[in-house]
Amino acid sequence: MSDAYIALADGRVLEARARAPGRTRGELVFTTAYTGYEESLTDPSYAEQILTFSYPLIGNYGVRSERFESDSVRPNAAIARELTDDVAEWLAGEDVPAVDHVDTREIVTTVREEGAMACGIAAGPDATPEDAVAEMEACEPMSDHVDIGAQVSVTEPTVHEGGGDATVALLDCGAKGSIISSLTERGADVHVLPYDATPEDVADVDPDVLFVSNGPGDPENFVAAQTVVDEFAGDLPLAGICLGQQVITSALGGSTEKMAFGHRGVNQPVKDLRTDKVVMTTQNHGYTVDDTGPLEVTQVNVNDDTVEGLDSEELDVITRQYHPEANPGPHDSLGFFDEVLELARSAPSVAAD
Ligand SMILES: NC(=O)CC[C@H](N)C(=O)O
Repeated sequence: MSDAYIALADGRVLEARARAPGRTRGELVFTTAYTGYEESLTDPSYAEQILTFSYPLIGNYGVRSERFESDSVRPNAAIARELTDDVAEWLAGEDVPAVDHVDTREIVTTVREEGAMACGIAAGPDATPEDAVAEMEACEPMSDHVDIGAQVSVTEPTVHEGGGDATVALLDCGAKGSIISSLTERGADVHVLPYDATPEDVADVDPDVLFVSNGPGDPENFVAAQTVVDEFAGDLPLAGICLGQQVITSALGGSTEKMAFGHRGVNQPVKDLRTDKVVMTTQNHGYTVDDTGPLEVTQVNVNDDTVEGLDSEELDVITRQYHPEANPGPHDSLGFFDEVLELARSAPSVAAD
């Protein structure tokens, strides 16, 4: 007898083993990363999703809070072929349902063929298949989570000092901790502002660059962040990672669209169109830039040609769809933060202030 069930929107109900009990729902996605489960499970961009690990054994090097990207577990549930006791106890302690002993290859192939989909989980001694189906049926599309930023953002401005070489206003739409530390380690002071900060809040910081973070859900729902970008475009350098790239593009007149199943993993090849070099990157996104507006494409994904990097010399904009801060994943793109801070320190718009 199983004590956990996974209901998929295509009608299937999979049997599994409960590792952390509970009932929940979310958009079913998968990551192909083979390490970095602590970072992924604390990445705020996974809010309202159920994260399936395609790598079969998750938890084999323990759980250390030094590797967390935020202060709590962010996906609504986790699925793996085998979860160690360490991870199961961590997730149970955080009230995040987790299940294993399920054919994750079947889940990954289903999501690849049919796209990210609604999913319900029921795990624990009394769980029934009907419970999982009821959860799945109550699952809202990602774009209906219109205020998802409120789940993941700071509520008050906070400052991380890095030496004061540059001042960054970081719009926190669900920022990973290592984006902040990548900036402070390079000498910048980072003023983290709530996702719904106003242009006045940003002006109060008197920043050298406006940086829009990663974050969960549909970028078109981050209306306040788009307003702020629109207000400062041309006056202040703009930088963004992942959701940040999407928000900046939309605010400047471009657009985004939902992908079938997105990119989540640590070995996504990205080609820089100016140098012809390919680097391996960390990714976690389900939306992509469709129309780039006034921005120029500088980098593309080698697998599917989607936009990975944008810039505008005229507007002093530089963005990435992938995660240069890594955590988890390859460190090949950390130079992005040097480029951002160089732009912040040298932008004529700032020098003219
Ligand atoms: N990591 C992110 O910032 C993700 C951005 C956006 N929520 C997406 O899924 O595309």
